[in-house]
Amino acid sequence: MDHIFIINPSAGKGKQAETIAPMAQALAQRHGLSVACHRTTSAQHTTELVRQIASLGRPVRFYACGGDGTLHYVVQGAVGFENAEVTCIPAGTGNDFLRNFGADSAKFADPENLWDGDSMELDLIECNGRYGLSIACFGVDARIGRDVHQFSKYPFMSGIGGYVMSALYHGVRPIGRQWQLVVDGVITQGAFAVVSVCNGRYYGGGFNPMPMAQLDDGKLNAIVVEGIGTYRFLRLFPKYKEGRLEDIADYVTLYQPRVLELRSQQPNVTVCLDGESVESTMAVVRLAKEKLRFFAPKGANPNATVAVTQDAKAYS
Ligand SMILES: Nc1ncnc2c1ncn2[C@@H]1O[C@H](COP(=O)(O)OP(=O)(O)OP(=O)(O)O)[C@@H](O)[C@H]1O
Repeated sequence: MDHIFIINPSAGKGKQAETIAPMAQALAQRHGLSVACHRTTSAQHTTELVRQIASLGRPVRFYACGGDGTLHYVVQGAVGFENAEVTCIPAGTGNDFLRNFGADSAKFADPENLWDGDSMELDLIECNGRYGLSIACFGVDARIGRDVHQFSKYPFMSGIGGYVMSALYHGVRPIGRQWQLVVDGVITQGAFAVVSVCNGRYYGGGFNPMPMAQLDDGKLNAIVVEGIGTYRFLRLFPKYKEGRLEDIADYVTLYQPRVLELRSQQPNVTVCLDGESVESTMAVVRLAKEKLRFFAPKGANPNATVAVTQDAKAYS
């Protein structure tokens, strides 16, 4: 088994990434493992390198060292290779994906807990030809996520501060967008504030809008918030963040879609997958046929924080 550490030197503020290579070398010496570290230069480089190594066919464990974006690009390269497994060592700003593991998320920081950890198969979102592990979102939340780095790049600004500034910036602008929403063939035309499709439960620095979403149940959970004004948005925002769906029921519709599509006349759909954004006129989201082979500290559960707050009647 090869152990390949993919290090994104630009994740977080770059400081944690510096500690990865010494940890990996120590791991190799302690256990006599085949270990290599690669500092990648771009997202594309990350995906291509992972794909190249996986295609050698040797059993390999990839350690995505960075934030959710780094994990996202490692996943793009590893999906489809039976010999490849993926994990994440947190060195990013939010590292929302690891929150799914609850208290065990802290164990991911030390590769000593990972190299012989448990394997598991996780569901994946497929969206416009990309794979997502956690959440695909398209509304004001996507625009907030897209612009976080504009605010958090300043040395005096924390990662969370960047999210708050971006939320305030977008909260005072028109929130609803005119789209056509198609859920399993049923068309709705209107203004939408948020359309989020969840496989996992966390994004945006701790937002947990669908606390019942499970990473390995073969289902996607979607939440659609109608176009609302600034005042209502600011009032609902904390409830949406905490997944208090009963408190925002008048403004949201829940689905468990096989296929969800958004269409627009203009390129005003921000397609944000695991925090990585592109602008488009449309989005097509479904559960991917492929699964992700993930590995985690022994005993860690990707559904550790699932809360069953809704019954099936909540879904359209
Ligand atoms: N070598 C690289 N590998 C992967 N991504 C890279 C690389 N270099 C630059 N990037 C870009 O770096 C950005 C930030 O990376 P990442 O998302 O991992 O860290 P973060 O934003 O600090 O953490 P989080 O997303 O968990 O808040 C990504 O959006 C990605 O496009």
